[in-house]
Amino acid sequence: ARLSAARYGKDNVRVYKVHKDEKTGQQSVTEMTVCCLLEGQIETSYTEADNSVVVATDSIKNTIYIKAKEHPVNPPELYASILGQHFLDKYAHITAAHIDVTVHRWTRMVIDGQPHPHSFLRDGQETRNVEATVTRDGIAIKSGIVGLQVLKSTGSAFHGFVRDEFTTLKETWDRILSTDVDAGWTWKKFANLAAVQEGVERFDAAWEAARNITLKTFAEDESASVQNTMYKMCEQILDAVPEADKTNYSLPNKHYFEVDLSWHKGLQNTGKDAEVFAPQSGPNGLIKCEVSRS
Ligand SMILES: O=c1[nH]c(=O)c2nn[nH]c2[nH]1
Repeated sequence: ARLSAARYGKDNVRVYKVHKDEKTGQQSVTEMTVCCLLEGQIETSYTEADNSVVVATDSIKNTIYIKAKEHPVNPPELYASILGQHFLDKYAHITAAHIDVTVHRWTRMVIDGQPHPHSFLRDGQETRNVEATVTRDGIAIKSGIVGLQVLKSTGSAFHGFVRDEFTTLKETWDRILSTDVDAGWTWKKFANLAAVQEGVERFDAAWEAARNITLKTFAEDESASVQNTMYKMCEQILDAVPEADKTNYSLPNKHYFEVDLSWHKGLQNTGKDAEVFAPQSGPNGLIKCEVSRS
């Protein structure tokens, strides 16, 4: 037997950082969960119980907090790159750092029409995600949005699909569409940390654009299918983010089934009379795509 792949580190490292603006008294907060896994000449720790090559996962966890203190945690793409680069700079035998950052929402409260200086709310389980792979050959970054739960009560159709001896699904020109958005965009590889820092405002702008494109297209598209609607989102994101090589979506189709109540005093609740539905926990459709520049 031989070790064909190995990486190790600390997962589920929860980090909170507050920024206090002395002038305005306004405070801002960031909360994220970090996973940091290292690759390199670490085989002997697996094959020969040689711990001399192991940067302890506890030390990795400590480093996550230290770098969050010493450096900005926003945008997460920058923090992930700084954190990953540290391990290559510090440990010659480490050849790659895989950093995943999941940023949770703390949206500033608006109280009596005024943004509150230090109070926030968790308006959804949606997260902003970053996957960075830092090597001596450059920094590969994929950004994303995960868990953005959306629903439209009409404006979605699905018909014209294969009908054969396996088909029971009725065609529809008016259905509920609900999904949990998992969207990603992959940046052209950055040569080094300086290249990430140069034009760093691109990352927030891309996240903003991707989120707005997703919501607007979801809302306004007379959807012929999940497939076609998500493709329209991808095209627009590539147009809006010139430094992105490709974009990808993974959308569950979370079904809401009609409930036939006609057995009860002839109550009409199907087709155009459908108002009460049974939301389904599963099974769900799952539609994926990756769209690249032509
Ligand atoms: O949008 C949809 N795409 C599909 O592929 C599918 N299959 N069943 N319902 C569906 N809805």
